[in-house]
This record gives sequence, C-alpha cells and structure tokens, in this order.
Amino acid sequence: METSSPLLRLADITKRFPGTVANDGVSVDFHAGEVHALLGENGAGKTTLMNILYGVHPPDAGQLFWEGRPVRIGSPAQALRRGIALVPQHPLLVERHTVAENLVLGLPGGFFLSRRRLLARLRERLAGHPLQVDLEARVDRLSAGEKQRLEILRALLRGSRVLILDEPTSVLTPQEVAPLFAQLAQLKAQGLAILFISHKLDEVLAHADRITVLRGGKKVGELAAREATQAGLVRLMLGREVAPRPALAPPQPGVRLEVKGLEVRSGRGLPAVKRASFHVAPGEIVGIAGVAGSGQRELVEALTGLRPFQGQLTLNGQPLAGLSPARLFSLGVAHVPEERAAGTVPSLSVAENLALRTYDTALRQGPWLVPARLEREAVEPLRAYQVSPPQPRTPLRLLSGGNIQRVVLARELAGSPQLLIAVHPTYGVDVGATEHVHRLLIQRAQEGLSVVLVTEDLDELMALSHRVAALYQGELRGPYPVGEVSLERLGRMMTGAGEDAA
Ligand SMILES: Nc1ncnc2c1ncn2[C@@H]1O[C@H](COP(=O)(O)OP(=O)(O)OP(=O)(O)O)[C@@H](O)[C@H]1O
Repeated sequence: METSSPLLRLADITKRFPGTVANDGVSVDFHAGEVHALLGENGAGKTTLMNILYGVHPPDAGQLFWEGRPVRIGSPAQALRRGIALVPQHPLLVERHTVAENLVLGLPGGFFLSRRRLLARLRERLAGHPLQVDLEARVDRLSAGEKQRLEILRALLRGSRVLILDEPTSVLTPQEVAPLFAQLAQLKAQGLAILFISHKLDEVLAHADRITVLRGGKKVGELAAREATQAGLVRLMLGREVAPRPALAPPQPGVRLEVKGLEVRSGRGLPAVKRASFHVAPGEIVGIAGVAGSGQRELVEALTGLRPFQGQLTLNGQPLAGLSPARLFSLGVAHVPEERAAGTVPSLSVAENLALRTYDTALRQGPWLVPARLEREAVEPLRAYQVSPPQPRTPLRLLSGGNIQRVVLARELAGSPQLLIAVHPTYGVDVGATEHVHRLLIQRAQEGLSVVLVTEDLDELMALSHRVAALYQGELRGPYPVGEVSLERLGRMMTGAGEDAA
C-alpha cells in the first residue's frame, strides 16, 4: 500500500495569523494509494493545513514537495494543475444546469462541444468508473451525496491525483456514508492519495490507513489506523480523557410545548408536515430523526416562527401562531439552526454575534455604551464555552467552524430559554466540545429546559432523548420512550418500512 516516497510532502509548515499560530512546524507525507485522515479539536489547524496544500494560503515557513521535488503552490488553480483537488463541504456547482454541464467545467475544450457530443464523450470517459452519476439530471434536484459525487468526479476528470475532502460525511444522510467510503476505497486502489478531515472517530478508524492528529497547531501524533484506538485518539486530540456523559433526569410533570394537528407547507407549497401532534414536558428532550427532506426543516421553521402553519402550537398554553422569531425568543424559544451561517453575521465581531438576539434591548439602554459593554459581556460566555480565540473583538468569520457553533450555542442558551429547538447541535464540533454540548443539554434539561433535538446522528439522538420520533415524508411516527425503540426500529420509522409499533 505505502510506496517508498510520498507523492506529496509537507515539511515543517508554519502558518501564523494575528494572535494565532495555526500550523506550527507540521510535517506530513501523503502517499499514492493511501487514505490519510486529519484529526484535531476545533481550531487545531486542520483547515489551514488543507488550505496550504490547496494554495489558498502561502505558508510562512516550510516547504512542499511533489514527488520529491520542492514546489510552490500559489493558488487553487495551480494546485489543480498540479493534480491536487479539494472537495468542499458545500460544493460550488451551477445548480440550474445538468450534471454533464457542470462536469464540462472540468474538461479542457469542453465548452465548445455540442450537447450530444458532450454527453457521448462523458459517457465514454465514465464507462466502468467507480463513481456513477445521472449525466442528464439537473443539479438542483440532486441530494447532498450526489452533489458530492459530482464534485469528486469533476476533480478526477481534471486528472487529480490528490483528493482532499473537508468533513465529507457531515452533509450526508446515514445511508449515503457507506457508499462514499466504498467509492473512495476504489479510487485509492487506482492510486489516488486521499486526505480527509473528520470529527467522527469511528469513520476514521474504519476507513483511513493513516491518521495525523493536530493539537493547537502542532502535530501531536501520526499512526497507522490499524494501531489506533478511539480512546487513544481522543487522548491525543484533547490531551485528556473525555468524561462519561451524565445520566438524563426524568422530565417534570406538565406540558411546555404542545403541537396539535400541525400542517406545514414547503417553499413549493407542497405538504411538508402532515397533521403532526406531540408535546414536550418541562425538562424533557424529544429527539426527531429523519432523512433530509422528510419535513424536519419545515417543522423547525414552524416551531421557530420562520414559516406559517396550520394547527395548534402552544408554549405553556400560549398560542404561538403568527409570532415572529424575535417575539418567540423573548417568550423563551431559542434556536440553534441547521446552517450556522443562518444564525450569524460573519463580518461582525464575536461579541456582536453573541448579542444579536438582544441587540435592540442593548441599544435602548444607551447606544454609546454598546461596543464596550458587549465586549465586556462576551468575556464570560467565551470562557464558559471555551471559544478559541477567546477575544470578543475578533470578526466571527476568522473563527474555525466548530468555534462558530460554540458561539451560537452560547448565545441561544444565554438567559433562561424555556424551549430549545436544536438542529444538529454538534455538527462540525470536535469530540471534546461534543461532550461539552451533551453535558450542557442534559444539565439544562435537569433545570427544566425543554428541548426538541433534530439530528441525523442517531447515536446522539438515542443518548440524549427521553422520547424519540421520526419524520417520514412529512408524517410523524412517535414520539416513543427511548427504551422502547431500538436503532433498527428507528431506522424503520425513518424509512417508512413496515410497522413501527413496539
Ligand atoms: N484567515 C484567518 N485569519 C485569522 N485567524 C485564522 C484564519 N483562519 C484560521 N484562523 C485561526 O487559526 C486557527 C486554526 O483554524 P482552522 O480553521 O485551521 O482550525 P480547524 O482545525 O479546521 O477547526 P474546525 O474543526 O473547527 O474546523 C484558529 O484559531 C482560527 O481562528
């Protein structure tokens, strides 16, 4: 598997940003025919290292070698010409065009072919290829997994020999994960060097050949996956053990959120949630599973004032119909959205983002005091949520993905919300921070917070919920007490297969 000399070598790479050494003397070899995983806490420097390989940032010190020869990769275009491609979490595709048209963007001279000749040429090149896509499908009709496959294919058609994937499974449904790794294994067998970033240790252990661990910008370990263990990797990543999760306390009596005969329509006017009824007690966590597009998004939007609905929705008996998100927040409904970008303003500072929900109140108390006060008030949440860097003035866009998620959580859980609608709350968050988020939700529930938890991470759903439900084509099944639902039954509930009764 491992060839004698690496295809690509990073030697002693250092990259500094103001106030941070994002990569500190990091050396890694990437071999053809090998899957290499990059692990590390939020802010450890993984994305920066990847961006150096892809020519986004020049390193401040150190050298890259391609097949043993020193090279400079000054831009993504140069990286692509060299044979290095990056598959982003959210592929940049022309949504209204077909798969074939998007693939053309990667083919020299492709622009000048007629539609028929283009299809014929692509079919010829892709015959027997491990990755298959419907060339005539329109991109906006594809699932996240299909778009990712298209982006990988585009890289391969350009002749890429190194494929970098940034958290490739974070946008996939559980069913799409196994096929992705099967395809990557086939590409590896064809001699590609594959590098992926992940926070999911089980997938790293199952699918990587080598694992490099970064902590605080430094490389703290490199090992063969067959010699690694989950506990050992956590210790390397965090420099400590992860404490076991506390047990869930029983919910309190009463009803906090009541949902009766809820009907929500999608953006296209189609029924997305069909007569859903459930309640959440004070201190209760109700988990909702479902593959993407089953109505979770519309359910969450109705619960948070972002989408009109029919039926009844009450919080402590008070009807919520027609209330704006801001009004709902003031009544105690907090929301950690699916897309963290939707809940933040990247160009504003961390302190301003922490105050987004209460900005109006702050302004009423005296505008001239606002910046200094917001910065003062940000110090404690930044410490409590271990946001790195902990500087209130830093523009949010300079934080790593996982640290932005911590800022959103800190903001939404500030004050004393009564109901939290949390969508994928640990998305892109490292093991240490996931533990922190889980502990926090369990503690807050113990203090009386009600939670609707929407996540595709079924282990998380089962571990944190008192009761679980699934949405399948807009129909809610459950919630059932978690003790009565096996993972297998939950899978059946999510896919509409067979009887979901206990
Ligand atoms: N353009 C930039 N300007 C200033 N600081 C930056 C910039 N890009 C990254 N950083 C900082 O460099 C450090 C490493 O960030 P990086 O995004 O590489 O981490 P990561 O390991 O990918 O984290 P995550 O798992 O959260 O995505 C962080 O402290 C981050 O705030």
